[in-house]
Amino acid sequence: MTATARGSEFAVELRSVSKTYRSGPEPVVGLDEVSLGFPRGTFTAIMGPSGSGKSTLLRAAAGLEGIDDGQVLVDGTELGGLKDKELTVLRRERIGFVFQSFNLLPSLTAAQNVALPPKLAGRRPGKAEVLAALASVGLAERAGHRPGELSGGQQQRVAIARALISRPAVVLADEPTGALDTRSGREVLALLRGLADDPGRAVVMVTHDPVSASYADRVVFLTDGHLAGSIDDPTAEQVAARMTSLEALAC
Ligand SMILES: Nc1ncnc2c1ncn2[C@@H]1O[C@H](COP(=O)(O)OP(=O)(O)OP(=O)(O)O)[C@@H](O)[C@H]1O
Repeated sequence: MTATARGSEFAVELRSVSKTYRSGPEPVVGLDEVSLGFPRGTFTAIMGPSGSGKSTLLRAAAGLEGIDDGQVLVDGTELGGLKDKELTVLRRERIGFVFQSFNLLPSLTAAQNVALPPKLAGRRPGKAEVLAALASVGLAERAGHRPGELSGGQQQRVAIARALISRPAVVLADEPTGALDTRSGREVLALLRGLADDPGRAVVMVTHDPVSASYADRVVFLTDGHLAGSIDDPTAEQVAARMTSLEALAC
């Protein structure tokens, strides 16, 4: 990684990104010339009606979704210029992904789950490093517990620790509180909010919930694969009102 790459303003940037799904009888637009940067040290929420392209955007930002046109840059590196192996390494080292369903391995302890990404990369992390990652999500004392012995909120926090162990430039979260009760959800949101205090890192979250979105510095709205405006320092009420008008337009 060059100094220039590290120095880029955005942890992730989409430049005129388009993606059309062509697997069905009719082509379906996922993203249509979307240009959007996620500055370091910020927390952004992505919202929009169902089918507006939120998950496509997140997967494209993670290099998990091939795009038809445009460029995706992660930590200053353009994904389109990478070979498969290089993309895998960049994803492992620079991107942390948090899923709605946690995606922990049930037979492994919390510590073993957190240690998995570096192990897959051929590096055995030290015990102190794993415990520090778990401590950063408030779960150091649960290191030896398996996912089935943890609450949903605790499991999601383990998943966040697993995403953090490689010190990624960007954390991408797809409906991270969707499977949680309100209180656990709020804890996870506060945690994600705190991750964006790292000046080198951007946190990006897809959500349907205006209260969750209000934890972000900025909410970006999508409709039909297009950008449809944004709100800085949002309140839940502002976000809910904007969603209502976008959903009315989508009908
Ligand atoms: N693998 C796929 N094959 C075909 N069409 C797809 C595929 N994935 C997504 N789409 C379509 O692309 C559009 C955008 O989908 P996407 O999942 O990004 O929307 P979303 O805003 O995340 O929706 P939701 O809020 O319902 O999760 C939708 O019309 C969807 O049906």
